[in-house]
Amino acid sequence: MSTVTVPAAAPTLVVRTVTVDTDEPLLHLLPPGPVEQCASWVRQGEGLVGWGSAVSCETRGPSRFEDAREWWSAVTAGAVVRDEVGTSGSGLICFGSFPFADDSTEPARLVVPEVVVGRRDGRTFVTTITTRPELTPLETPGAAVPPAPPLDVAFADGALSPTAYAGAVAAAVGRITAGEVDKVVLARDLVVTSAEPIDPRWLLRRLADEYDNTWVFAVAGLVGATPELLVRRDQGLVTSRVLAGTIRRTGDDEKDLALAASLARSSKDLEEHEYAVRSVAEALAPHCSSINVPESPFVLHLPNVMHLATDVAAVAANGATALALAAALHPSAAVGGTPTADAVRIIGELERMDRGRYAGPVGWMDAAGDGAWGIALRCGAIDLNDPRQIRIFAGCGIVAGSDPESEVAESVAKLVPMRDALMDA
Ligand SMILES: C=C(O[C@@H]1C=C(C(=O)O)C=C[C@H]1O)C(=O)O
Repeated sequence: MSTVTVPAAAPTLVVRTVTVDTDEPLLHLLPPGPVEQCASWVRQGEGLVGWGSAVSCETRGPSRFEDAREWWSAVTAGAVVRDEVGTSGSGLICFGSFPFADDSTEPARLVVPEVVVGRRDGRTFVTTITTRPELTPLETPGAAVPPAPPLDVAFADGALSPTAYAGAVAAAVGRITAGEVDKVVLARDLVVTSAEPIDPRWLLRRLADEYDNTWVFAVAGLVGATPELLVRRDQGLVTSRVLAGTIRRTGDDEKDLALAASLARSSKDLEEHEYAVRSVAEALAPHCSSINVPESPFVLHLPNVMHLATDVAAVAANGATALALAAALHPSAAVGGTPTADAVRIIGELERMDRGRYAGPVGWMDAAGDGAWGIALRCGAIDLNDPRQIRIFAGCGIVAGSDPESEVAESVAKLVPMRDALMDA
């Protein structure tokens, strides 16, 4: 069953975007405030941050993407927008984050902030969104009070201990060998507690400092730095960055280069990667023209791991919006498996947890159908009822040749960004 929580009569939004003159890093503009009202989609200093909540929506179940579309089209239809900037991310936008599974107990959360600050090609703009009929005076946002680090941080196993996770990987390999599926992505979680409420702004700054090759995101308490772009639509142009196939970094540059070369030749990783790329190309095909899939992947270097990566490009057809494309692509083989439905069923049996919004689409969209949706990886979900707690996640693609111990080590490496971000600098 699906439930949509929208104000009975959605108020008319009055939206204004103007250029502003500030060099302050976007993430430094975010003021302190409720966890659920801190929003970010930032990469290499550009992107969008937002705070406050002009309107929001929660929806559950298999129809969550369709519900979100309906809600967004009602919100945008009734808005009065004066956009003096006219670039990607200016005007009326909303941030959003969707649970991985149809049967998750967690809702998808969409929020239109009261203030959005964006930066594109070095140009900064601010959008104010109000439900009041008169325009409020604009102030250039200034550097906010800096966040404090989490205090007395303690880590505990979530649903599966490392040993139990290794057992789940072995069980998955068994089911692959038995011919049930080709690939299944298995994840595990850690429950982290702090003595004080966790400030998402602390995590965002730490992640952005360390992982500039990623999209640093926050939506309603889900905070992380994902290297994987499910789909971006920019004036109808579609791109997707597909990752699958991973190797841990050693910290020794020379060794890492040799490892990168071996990753690009590893048949296990190339096979795993191929499943993921194919699932993306096939899901885009009905909604796009001129799909371009490079013949072989490149190696994406991150501070903790390296991935095989492929950037798929296409042109949106039939007015397919970024949200519609994300809905069509989710769950890709990078976070589900192959074939999708069987892999998702096995995930439900072996992981013993609700992924919540981990591995679901996270990002933003505008009124014209453009937007960017990443896959929520290398992230954690701050408990909105008790913000002293955060669940952090990592998963690994399992294929016939996977070794349980190596997958445990890979999951540990994938937890590093959030683990480090939770510690004092
Ligand atoms: C599932 C995760 O990562 C995914 C799995 C990968 C793999 O198994 O090689 C690589 C990148 C992501 O597509 C995660 O980080 O939690």
